[in-house]
Amino acid sequence: MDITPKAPIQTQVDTDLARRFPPRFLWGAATASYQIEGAVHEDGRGSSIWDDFSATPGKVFEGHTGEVAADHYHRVEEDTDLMVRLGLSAYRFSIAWPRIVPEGRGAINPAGLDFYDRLVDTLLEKGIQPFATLYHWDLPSPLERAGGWLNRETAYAFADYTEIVARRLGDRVASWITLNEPWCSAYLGYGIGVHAPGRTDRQGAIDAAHHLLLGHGLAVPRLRAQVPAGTPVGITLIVNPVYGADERAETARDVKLAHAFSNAWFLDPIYRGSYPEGFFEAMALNPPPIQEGDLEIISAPLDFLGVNNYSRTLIRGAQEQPLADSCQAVAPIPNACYTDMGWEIYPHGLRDLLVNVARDYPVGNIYVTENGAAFPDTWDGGETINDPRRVSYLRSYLTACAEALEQGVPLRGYFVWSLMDNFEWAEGYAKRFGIVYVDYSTQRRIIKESGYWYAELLNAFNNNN
Ligand SMILES: N#[N+]C[C@@H]1[C@@H](O)[C@H](O)[C@@H](O)[C@@H]2O[C@H]12
Repeated sequence: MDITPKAPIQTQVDTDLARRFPPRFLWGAATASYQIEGAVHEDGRGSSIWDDFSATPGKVFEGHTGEVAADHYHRVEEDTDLMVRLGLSAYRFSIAWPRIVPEGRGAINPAGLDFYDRLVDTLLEKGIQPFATLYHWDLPSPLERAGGWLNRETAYAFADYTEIVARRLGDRVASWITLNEPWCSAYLGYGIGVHAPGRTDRQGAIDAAHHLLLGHGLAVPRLRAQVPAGTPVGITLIVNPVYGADERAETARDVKLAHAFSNAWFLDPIYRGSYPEGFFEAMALNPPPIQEGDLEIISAPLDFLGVNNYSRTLIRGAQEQPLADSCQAVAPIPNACYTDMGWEIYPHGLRDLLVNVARDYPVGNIYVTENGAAFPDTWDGGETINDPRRVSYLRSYLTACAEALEQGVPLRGYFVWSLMDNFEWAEGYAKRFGIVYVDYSTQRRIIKESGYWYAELLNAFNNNN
């Protein structure tokens, strides 16, 4: 496929932007197993909570499921060729636990390991560093039937699964991420039920979060025991910078609480070995069932923090509802721009959060492991899809990354979300985040203008280094 763009996309601003990133900065794209693979009944894969959730009427937009998704399971060669054409130096993917241990515990499925073996080898053959996420929300269904992340035992099952994967792939995976956005797994999945497994118990979210964190902490040493010394191990958190909309005292109070709810709830136990002071009381909930030694396990030293960021939270004081519900509900902001997800485009938020997290927590290195935007892309059968708003979004957020670097943030890489359009959880296929368009009726991939733009930026970066 000819990658040459049909019209000049880059500007001098972009050439200058590329120069602001240091040598050896990693440029990638990210995906997740349930969102792109499909083949949910093939080669011994077991069921996951997202198979169950998407099969439940009313849970996912128009009943969409990940049954086929972007059919990546059958298109590794084609999709890794696409990554080469885009000039990626790294690719972040997730491993489907139900492919590896279909029951969640016990018998291993060799065909599942074989698939990721082939994927990792293909990436390496094509000069792309594999970044593997061990858990991106597709919990094996049998574990959920036993309580899922409400059950402490699931944390131990996750550590066992981690060892199985690391033993097979550990010699070739460049970096490991234990969990993706445990905040979403806990709060969206167990607290308000808009994600799998669809439970609606805010105390359950607190308890599930603790067991997710425990699973992370138990997995770290199991991983390190199976991989070459020095292989970076980290976790990916959604980090949402919180701002006050006015100077009122109640606004300042709620900004603090919203930061605890959105960010410190996970950052503090991982990097400080304790939950934020007063957090559970502010949520009008009980602490989780913490056992002796848990927080030492959870705060196992890491080599990097993966930051996912898309927008910000703006707090207007005196939240009437319990904190957790109102933090997401902020009135529209005059003159703001929004993505198709209804999220405000606020690139300064990424700069600010990178500076603040690097200042406030001993994170070592940082990667932006997800950043991107959904827009209502349409394809007219032509050679590309014009998505100038996504180009503008990426340019502005990458400028924010450059500003953070210039303030000394140890940012080592950036992964655009996403490589290709995919199953956007409860929104199904209605939301397109890819820099590559997927025509789901044919599974044809069409590079969008933003894909060409990203490729040219990476090319300019490579020409400078
Ligand atoms: N929504 N949205 C887009 C994106 C989602 O598709 C990813 O799976 C998550 O890690 C994170 O929420 C961000």
